[in-house]
Amino acid sequence: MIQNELKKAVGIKSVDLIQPHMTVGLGTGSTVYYMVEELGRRVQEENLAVECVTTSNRTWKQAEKLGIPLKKLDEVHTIDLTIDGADEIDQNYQGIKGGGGAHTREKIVALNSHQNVWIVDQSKMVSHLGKFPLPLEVNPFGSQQLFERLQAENLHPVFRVDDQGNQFLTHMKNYVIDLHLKEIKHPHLLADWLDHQSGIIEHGLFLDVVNTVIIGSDNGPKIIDHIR
Ligand SMILES: O=C(CO)[C@H](O)[C@H](O)COP(=O)(O)O
Repeated sequence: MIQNELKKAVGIKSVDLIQPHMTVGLGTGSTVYYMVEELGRRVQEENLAVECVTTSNRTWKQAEKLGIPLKKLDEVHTIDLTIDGADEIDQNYQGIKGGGGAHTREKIVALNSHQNVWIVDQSKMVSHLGKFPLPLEVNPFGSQQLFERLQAENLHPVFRVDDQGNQFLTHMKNYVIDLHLKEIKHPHLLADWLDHQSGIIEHGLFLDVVNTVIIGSDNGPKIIDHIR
C-alpha cells in the first residue's frame, strides 16, 4: 500500500476510539487530516456528539469547515483523548514530533489529555530516535546565541526555512531550529538539558506521553494499547 493509504486507514481507524460526549484533542499533519475528515463525517452523518480542541490553525480550519464543534483550550476543563501524528516512534514508544512546527501546542494539548493516541504509517517506527531532525521552537530574541550554544554542544543545529527560503515561523511567530543528531542515545537526558536552556520554548521530544499507537501496515492498522 502506498504511504497515503496507510495514513488514511489509521486516521479512519482512530476515530473508533472517540466516544460520544468526549472532549477530543485534534493533532496536526497529513495523517491527522484523514482522522479529522472521518470525524467530520461521523459528526454530520451519525450525529456523534463531541467537542474538540485543536493544535494548529490548519486543523481548526479543516474541523470548522466540517462542522465539528470546537472550543479553545482555555474553555475546556479536561481533554479525554488526543489523536495526533508523530515523526518517529522508538521501541519504547518515545517520540519525536514537530515536523510541521506545531509541537509546542501539540505538547500542551497532549500533556493536558487523559489519553494520547498516535497514528502513523509503519515508516515512522524506528529502533532509536534521532534520524528525524529534532525540532526546537525558539524565541527569535537571542536565537543566534542559542544556535551557537547548540553548536558548541555538538547538537548540529540548523535554522528551519520555508519554501521561499525565508526563516520558518511558527504560529506564535517563533523560529524553529532542527537538531540533526542521527541518533539520540539518551532521550531523557537530552530532553532534560533542552528543558533548561533559555530561549527554547519547546522541543519535539515527547517522552512517556503516548498510551496507544495505531500503525498503518500492509496488513491493516495494528493497534498497540496500554503502553502506559
Ligand atoms: O508533529 C507534527 C506536526 O508538528 C506531526 O504530527 C508530525 O509531523 C507527523 O505528521 P504527518 O502525519 O504529516 O507525517
